[in-house]
Amino acid sequence: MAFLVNAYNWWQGVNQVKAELKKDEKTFRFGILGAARINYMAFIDPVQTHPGATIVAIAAREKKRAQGQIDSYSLGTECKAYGSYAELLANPDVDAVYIPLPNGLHCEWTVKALEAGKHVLLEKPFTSNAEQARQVRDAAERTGKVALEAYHWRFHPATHTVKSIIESGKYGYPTAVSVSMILPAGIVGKGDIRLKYDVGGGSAMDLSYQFSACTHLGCRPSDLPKSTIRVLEAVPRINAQDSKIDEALTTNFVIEQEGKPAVKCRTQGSLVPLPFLGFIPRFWNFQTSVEVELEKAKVEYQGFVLPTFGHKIIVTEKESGKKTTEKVYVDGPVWGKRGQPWWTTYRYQLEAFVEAVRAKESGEKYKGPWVGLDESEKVMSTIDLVYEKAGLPRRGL
Ligand SMILES: NC(=O)C1=CN([C@@H]2O[C@H](COP(=O)(O)OP(=O)(O)OC[C@H]3O[C@@H](n4cnc5c(N)ncnc54)[C@H](OP(=O)(O)O)[C@@H]3O)[C@@H](O)[C@H]2O)C=CC1
Ligand SMILES: O=C1OC[C@@H](O)[C@H](O)[C@H]1O
Repeated sequence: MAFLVNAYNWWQGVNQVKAELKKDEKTFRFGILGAARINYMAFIDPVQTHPGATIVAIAAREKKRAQGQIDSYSLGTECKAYGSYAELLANPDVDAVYIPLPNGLHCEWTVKALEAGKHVLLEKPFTSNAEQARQVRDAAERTGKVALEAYHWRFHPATHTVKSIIESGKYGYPTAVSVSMILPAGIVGKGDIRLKYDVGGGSAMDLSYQFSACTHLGCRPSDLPKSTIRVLEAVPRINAQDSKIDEALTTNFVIEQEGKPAVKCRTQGSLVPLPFLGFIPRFWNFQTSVEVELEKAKVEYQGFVLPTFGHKIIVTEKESGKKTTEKVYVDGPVWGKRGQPWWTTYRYQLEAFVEAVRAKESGEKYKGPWVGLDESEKVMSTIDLVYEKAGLPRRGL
């Protein structure tokens, strides 16, 4: 029910703002590489309510697919369709690109885009493996352009609230993080990029939020690069069509940091649920939740991937048993005063990206929410270790 109310509010909010919005005189001009399914929700919709951003081009391997999205989403004649990603990158009127390509192509096209002088908002997971993540980080440093992994959950005020409860020190250090991300039946069908090794598929890859949640909530950003990840167990459920694909995976690993307790992490992810009673598809089964165990309290963050559509932050103090529940849709400890209750994680993410690019171009320091390149690299190296433990090949080989 909460989901339906929140979805209705989002739809209403977007349509009202779209009707009244006057774009800035000079906007950031974005191109999109790939006519991907996620484009509307993760990028086109947020741009429609952002005064400082416009979409000026979409490229697909076939021009008609790019034109199809331009028409379906009424992006207008000023938005150009291209039949190759390289042609779009050669357009000097494009300032930045959003890359929603299959994971196996993230590194190649991000490096090309950065070298063509574009800032990049890159879909998750960052790359196929940690070595590629380092290549992207080096390219961003070399070109002086912004590259950001689109971990949209990290830009929502509810996530900032959870992180600040953990980092307040009030409840001691985190000692364990347990994450669950289960997709319902019907989301990932046969032929989906998520079930193909050659383009960087797999449950650990697609549901990489799980590893992002463990590293982000279990470790301070300044401690993360020096921390050590030790994977104790990684148990895949192998896909029947591709023996290198984990269609579901559970892991058990430890984050070790100097001078702090080790953080025991458990993840449970599934792209394709097993049918109920062996034959009833589990259409109802959608779960994204994190539980952080601190020395003196337990913090649960239910609905952490898409908090706009319903979430709960529950803190239970261990000694007294006192329980508090909170929901945070706007503002929060990182943004200060910002947002609307219907802003999606993607809208908050775009807000941050445009602000960071503006700061970079004017030589100022950006102070808002961010996912650093070192962190993206750490998550990819965790995924590499998980695949090694599971007896599966690293992606991108
Ligand atoms: N942030 C979020 O909430 C979400 C993020 N994602 C991420 O976005 C990315 C895209 O996912 P999704 O939209 O579901 O994927 P789609 O399969 O819908 O889109 C992938 C795009 O890549 C292009 N492409 C280029 N080469 C290939 C190839 N060899 N095989 C298949 N496609 C190819 C496709 O063609 P063309 O150029 O012809 O258009 C297509 O537009 C992934 O990295 C995924 O992890 C996905 C869903 C949600
Ligand atoms: O948010 C998400 O949920 C479903 C996944 O398949 C998708 O890739 C992911 O980003």
